[in-house]
Amino acid sequence: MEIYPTLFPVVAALLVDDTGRVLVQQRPQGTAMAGLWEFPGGKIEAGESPETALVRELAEELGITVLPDACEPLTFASATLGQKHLILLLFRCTAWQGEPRALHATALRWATVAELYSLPMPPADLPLLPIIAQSLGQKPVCS
Ligand SMILES: Nc1nc2c([nH]c(=O)n2[C@@H]2O[C@H](COP(=O)(O)OP(=O)(O)OP(=O)(O)O)[C@@H](O)[C@H]2O)c(=O)[nH]1
Repeated sequence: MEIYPTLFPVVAALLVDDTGRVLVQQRPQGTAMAGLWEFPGGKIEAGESPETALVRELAEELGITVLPDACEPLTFASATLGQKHLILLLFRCTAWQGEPRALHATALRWATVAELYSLPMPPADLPLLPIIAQSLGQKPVCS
């Protein structure tokens, strides 16, 4: 009998600034994948919609307020993560209130898509980069 992995739903935000750079944060020591750069977000808790989870995570992690209306689904990643199977829902957020602060992460960084390719990121994020580049009208980086 085939055993199917438990799905692990996570939301993340692509926050884009006026110059087309996107915000990434560095995972803190003591967490899985410490030191890697990721898009702000986190687990969808029981009883939450993806949009509700996104608003909560961005408030907790960055201290900013986004309205669900200012965030639209962009793409998703699907990848094995230990014993589970990660479903990472990436939303593009076009407006928010407040200046992002690293409330959970070790550091924040605004990066061009070309710079993202040179940052260590979780494996699940790598297939997202060409899609992000395309959505921002930037050229994907050939490896
Ligand atoms: N936020 C975020 N998580 C990602 C990305 N890519 C990726 O593989 N993940 C994985 O998705 C999972 C998110 O879970 P988490 O534990 O960080 O979420 P959380 O903020 O709810 O954590 P918490 O339990 O400390 O509250 C982690 O295993 C993380 O490595 C990404 O770009 N952004």
